[in-house]
Amino acid sequence: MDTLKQSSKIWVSEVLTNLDTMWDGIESTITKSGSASYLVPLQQFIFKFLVKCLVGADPSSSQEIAESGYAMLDRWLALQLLPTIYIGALQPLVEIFLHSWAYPFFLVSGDYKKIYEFVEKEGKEVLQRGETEFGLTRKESIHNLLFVLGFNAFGGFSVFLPSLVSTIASDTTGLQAKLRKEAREKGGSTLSFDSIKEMPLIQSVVYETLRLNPPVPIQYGRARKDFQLSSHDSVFDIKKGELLCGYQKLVMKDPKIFNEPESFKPDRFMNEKGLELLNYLYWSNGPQTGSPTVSNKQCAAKDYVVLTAALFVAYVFRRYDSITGDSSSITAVEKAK
Ligand code: HEM
Repeated sequence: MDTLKQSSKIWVSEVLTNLDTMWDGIESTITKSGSASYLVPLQQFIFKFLVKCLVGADPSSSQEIAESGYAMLDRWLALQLLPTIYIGALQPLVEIFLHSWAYPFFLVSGDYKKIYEFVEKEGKEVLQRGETEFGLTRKESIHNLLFVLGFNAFGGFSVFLPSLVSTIASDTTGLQAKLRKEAREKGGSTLSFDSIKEMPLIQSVVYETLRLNPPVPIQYGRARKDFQLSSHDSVFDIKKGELLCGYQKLVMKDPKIFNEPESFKPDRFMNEKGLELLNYLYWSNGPQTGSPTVSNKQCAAKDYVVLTAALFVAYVFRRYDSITGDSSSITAVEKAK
């Protein structure tokens, strides 16, 4: 939370500068090849702005990190996530051969070491804060920072932003015209976190995407004490030490709470009634109306994630009249007239 707070001064400008680079690249690829796969440019964008914000370092101070830092994190993430990722084919072989053990660290230790050394060399200020303000050793600071950077932040955005781009780029219902109108008429001439507060439809689209495609859908927790857990119509006795699992995809499609829960409704979270539904939006491992604290395990960046995604959408519709694409490519962009 301290690192996020420190980075708040540069967060928006880093997001916007790196969005310029990303969309310049996508445009020139479309001109050359007719379409552009956006997954790599998106990950490069995410990596660059996060390293600047969380580590306080410029990835381009190391050519190798600038070019391949994102791919190093991908490999490190894949190794940790493979045992948990749903693979729909070849059961029970997947359970026996892929999901039954943790994979050895040596497979990615070379990548991890390179990023570790980069943070050690370039992230002096944040590491110093870890030592003086929080009593961490230098090693502890680096490992913790790498986990937040690579797993929480880079991992989370790498899953979430493609689903947001895909939802918007493939829309054929006229949503883009409404987003464009809001992005241009509201929020002042320069985009900031405050601009987003004036863009309720863009915020609602971000919330609705998180509702239907929660990037981290499963949470586990062990009961710290005996308690009763209530649903709409039952009460369960939970004993201290029992392992509980929450599955967000089920929770956020509760038909008693959400009207037509399976449909994407861009304006679902607008106006008084819609904003009440934020009490039931759980993508961050807690309600959107709650706050992360040291005792509740809710995503520390709960508000940053929503604001950054909204900023992304507002940026796109200030730059373009429309974008066309699917879950991996942008096939056309129409520049703002
Ligand atoms: C789209 C992006 C993100 C998503 C979907 C996401 C989602 C989540 C979820 C579901 C949890 C709870 C995990 C669990 O306990 O099982 C969590 C925890 C956490 N997230 Fe995020 N997150 C995102 C971005 C970020 C960013 C940018 C940061 C920080 C820079 C961050 C920092 C954290 C931290 C530190 C925790 C652990 C909180 C604790 O255990 O007390 N997250 N996140």
